[in-house]
Order: sequence, then structure tokens, then C-alpha cells
Amino acid sequence: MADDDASTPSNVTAPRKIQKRKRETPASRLAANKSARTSTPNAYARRTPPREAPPARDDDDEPKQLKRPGAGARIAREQKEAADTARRQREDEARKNAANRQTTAAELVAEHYNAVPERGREWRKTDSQIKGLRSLNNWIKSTLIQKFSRPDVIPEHGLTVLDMACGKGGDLGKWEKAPMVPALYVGCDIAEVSVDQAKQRHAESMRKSGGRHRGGRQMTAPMQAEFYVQDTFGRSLAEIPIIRQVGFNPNAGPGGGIIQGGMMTGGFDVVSMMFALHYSFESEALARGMLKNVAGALKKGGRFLGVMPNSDVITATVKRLLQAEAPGQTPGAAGKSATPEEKTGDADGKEDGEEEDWDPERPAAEDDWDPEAPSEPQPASTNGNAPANTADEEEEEDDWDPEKPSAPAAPPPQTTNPSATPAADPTASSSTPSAAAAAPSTSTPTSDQPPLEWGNGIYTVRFPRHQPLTRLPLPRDGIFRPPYGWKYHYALEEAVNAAEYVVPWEGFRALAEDYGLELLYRKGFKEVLEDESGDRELGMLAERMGVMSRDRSQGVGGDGLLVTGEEMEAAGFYHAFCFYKT
Ligand SMILES: C[S@@+](CC[C@H](N)C(=O)[O-])C[C@H]1O[C@@H](n2cnc3c(N)ncnc32)[C@H](O)[C@@H]1O
Repeated sequence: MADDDASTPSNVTAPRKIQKRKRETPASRLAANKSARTSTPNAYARRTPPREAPPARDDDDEPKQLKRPGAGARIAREQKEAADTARRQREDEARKNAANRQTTAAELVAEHYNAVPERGREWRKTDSQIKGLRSLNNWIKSTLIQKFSRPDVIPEHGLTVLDMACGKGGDLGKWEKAPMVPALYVGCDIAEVSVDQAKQRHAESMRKSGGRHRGGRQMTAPMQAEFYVQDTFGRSLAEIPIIRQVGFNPNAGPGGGIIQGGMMTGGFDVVSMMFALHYSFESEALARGMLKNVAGALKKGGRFLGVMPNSDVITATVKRLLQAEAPGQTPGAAGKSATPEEKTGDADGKEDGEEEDWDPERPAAEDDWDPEAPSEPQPASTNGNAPANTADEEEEEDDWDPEKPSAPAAPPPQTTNPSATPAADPTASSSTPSAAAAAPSTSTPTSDQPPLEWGNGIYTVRFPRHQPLTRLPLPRDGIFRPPYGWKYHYALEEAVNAAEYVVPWEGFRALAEDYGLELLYRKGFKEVLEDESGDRELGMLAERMGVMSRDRSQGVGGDGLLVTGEEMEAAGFYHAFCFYKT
């Protein structure tokens, strides 16, 4: 989808659609005993504040004119008025453009995902060139769901889950097979077509299963699911009746002397955001809007889980490539020289000393996430007592099948080995690091330089040398300041072709804390695989989902892994996280 010039007016489509709201569904078992909540004003409505009325004039205060102004004074006054009018028009125009820019970016995202065709499971399992990566991504999402969706206290009305970017409903099956099947799943997404597909998928699943699911070790009641077309970053989730019914705190977050903390009883047990949070880092307003919705919808102790690109990988790679282009120069604003350690950040983006931050110690309760798991492998059974997730896990879906880029066509991805050279420029006479280093002015990138690019045969990341809107240069120290609006283009073979935004991890974590969200877990995809596939249940799940072969001497590298080296490197671009609501 969008390329760097995605915000140009040629891409502006129809204005944001007015949504048809669904009739309020009682969800009686959830709503029981809950007092109706009053409708909340929309905190995100983008309105130009009304101009202040001119102060009332008191004739007695009016300065007395000594004599009639002459023609010269009149002309000067008219010129000043004309200049003021022109300035006001320019300001109005700038405000409108700013509002349109956000609308357009949100619409482009929706357009991109609306264009994603349903290719079917068979195609994904057999013909896809990235089937190992698809399987791995799905397994990591299932792993997060299984590890973190069990509440400490089983809620009276059953588990409630809010998916803030549900897409085509790719995770419905994962929830239906979770150890604790949600009583209610609410899926929201900005892409209308995707939401329709999610609804169909849920209806089909209910039809096939007769409304019952094999969650954990037993058949459970059906998972009630509701779906809404909603911009979950730019608009308050209080607009959705079922979300208000479950419980939404419109005051979550900093400011106004409001005491932090979630609702004691109301609110969702889990909020999920898979492969979507990075779209909110287009601006501070959207990132805060997203977090206000997450925090507002979560109950105290609830979990916020998701996956997204890992800024540590981006930082380390940008720094390494820029420094390879111009080795002697200071790394960035801090003016600090790169240490040998800094220069050797590996392809995971991990550098010495970073390891500790990756997996902060979990509260003891997290280790008990599956206390019922038998210690010895048990044969699968068909009598309803089978271990969790013995059903057809291979049927996992994802939203990574765009037929075509929905945005201005991106130049074809160039495959560049991140450990070797910066992006090749087809128009440049040479693209080797030494040639780049010899170029005269590399202290601040110039806009005629080709984008900074890395990747491999299946994925490409491409950064403009200057951000198109802010004109900020790509930072040589890899540190993205301010933390919002750092746009790059991401392309994944047969899948994604879209503009994304860097989510600088520490900035995000600090911001999340402002909204009462504390970090429980963060791991890069490779670490999730290394650390979690040893678990008996998750290991078996990895086999059923096509990540590992049962025979560990098989697989791509003879180690049981069914994911190629290139796929693994592409997976290394992402990390998984879980926060809890204080
Ligand atoms: C890569 S897809 C992931 C979908 C799904 N979570 C999954 O893992 O398969 C990203 C999703 O984020 C959605 N999205 C992006 N911006 C959004 C916004 N502002 N509000 C709601 N959804 C948004 C897109 O429409 C798309 O469905």
C-alpha cells in the first residue's frame, strides 16, 4: 500500500465513511447486574475549536479619535485587514490539511486491507512461498493467547476479549481453541471488507461446530462474537454499545487529576492488537488515542497483548548501515562515537547489554499459566478430554494476502543483505559502502540519496533519507526522536506492501505506563520460538501448526524447524509483548 508519498492528494479517496452502528445487542449474560452507562462524549472528534467571540465593546472605553484618518491610514488599515484575512485562510487551510492527512492515512490502511483477497487455506498451506513464516506468526500469536489470556480470577460472566484490529478474523480460531474460550469476543477493525469476512468466518465456524468449541480440555459454550468497523486509534471505543456494556473508562490515562487505575469490576479481561499497533505511531495523538482505548477498555489486572515490528532491530540496522556508509562520523545528535560493540549489533538488532531488557521477570503467577498440563505426553483423545488444541490448528488464517499494493506502486523491493551493504541504488554509479563513504556530504543525509534499505529475498524495509512531512533526517544513531511519525515502507513477498511507522520501544513503554499499563513480557519472535517451543503443549501446537516437524531430525536445517533461514530472518523483525492494567 502506501509509499512515502502516500499522503499526496492523489491518494485521497472519499471522506471517512459514516459508520452504520449495529443495533445495541443486549449480551444479556454480560450486561446482567451492570448499570447502564451513560454515553461518553467522543474524546477524539476532530473539530476546529470555535473562534473566540470578540470581546464586547464598551463604548465608553473606545479611544476617542482625534481626527478622521486620512487616505494613507485607510489604505494601510485595508492592507492589514487583507493580510490578516489571508493569514487566517492559510491557517484554516493548514488545519484542514492536517485533519485530512490523518483521515487519508487511516483510509489508506483500510483500503490496503480491504483489498486483501481470501486465497483460502489450501493455497496458504501449499502454494505460499512463506508458509513457514505464516505458520510461525500464527503460532506466536497462539502462544501469546495461551500464555496470557487466563485471568487470575475466573470472571463470573466468562472471559471477555477485545481485538482492536481483528482484520479478517484470523485469530478467531485461536481464541476458540484457547484453554479458556471467551464468552465474548468483540472484534473491531477500520477495514470494512475485512470485518465482513471476519463475521462470515465466525458464522461459518459456529455452523460447523454447532456453536460449541473445544477449549482447553472440554467442550464449551459458544463464543459470542460481535464485529464493528471502527478506527480504534482515532475514535473512542465508548462509541460502541457492547464495549460500554462490558465496561469502558473514558478517563483512563494521564491528566485532569484523575486517579489512575482500571475499573474494579467492569472492562475486558484481554485486549489484543496483533500486527497493527505500529499504524498508530503516525502521530502522538493517534498513539495516545490507541492507548486511551486500550486502557479504557481493560479491567484492572486485564492483559494487553500483541505483536509488532521491533524498534531495536530497526535502530541497530539503521545505525549500522548509516555508519557503514560514512564510517568516521559521529553517530547522531549525541555526538558520541560508535563503540566496537555498537558497530557489531547483529541482525536481530540485539547488541551487548540489551539482552536483559528483553524478558523482564514475570510475576510468579505467569508461570502457572497452565497448571493442569500433565507432565507426561498424553495421547490425543476424541472424548472431549483431549489436551488443549488438538483440533485442526493448521486452519489458522492471517491477513497477509494482498493481491496488489493498494497504494502508489512501490519500486520493486531490492534484496539487500543487512549484514553486508546498504541499499543498492540502481541509478548510482556505485553502491558499495566504501563508495558511499567517499561521497562528500553524508553527515546529514541528502534527499537525492536512495532510500536506506535492507532485507532479503522475501522482505524489504525501506526508509527515506528524510521524513517527507517533518523533513527530519534518518538518525545516524538510530534513535528516533521525537518518537512519532517515522514512516518507512515494508514489503513482504506475496503479502505486505505498506507504509508503517517505527514504534520506539522505550518511548512506547513509558507512554503505556502513563495509561496504567505495566510490562509483563517482551520477546523477539526468535526468542519466543526458542523459549516457548520447549513447553509440552506449545511444542505440540508448533507441530500441528507446521512450525516444527514431529521428527526433530527433519525440517529445513535438520533440527525440526520448518521455517527457512530467510523466513526466520523476516520473523526477527517482530517482537511480542504483554502488559497488564494496574
Ligand atoms: C496486518 S493486519 C493484522 C490483522 C490481524 N490482527 C491479524 O493478525 O491477522 C493489520 C490490521 O490493522 C488494521 N488497522 C490499521 N489501522 C487501524 C485503525 N486505526 N483502527 C482499526 N484497525 C486498524 C488493518 O485494517 C488491518 O486489518
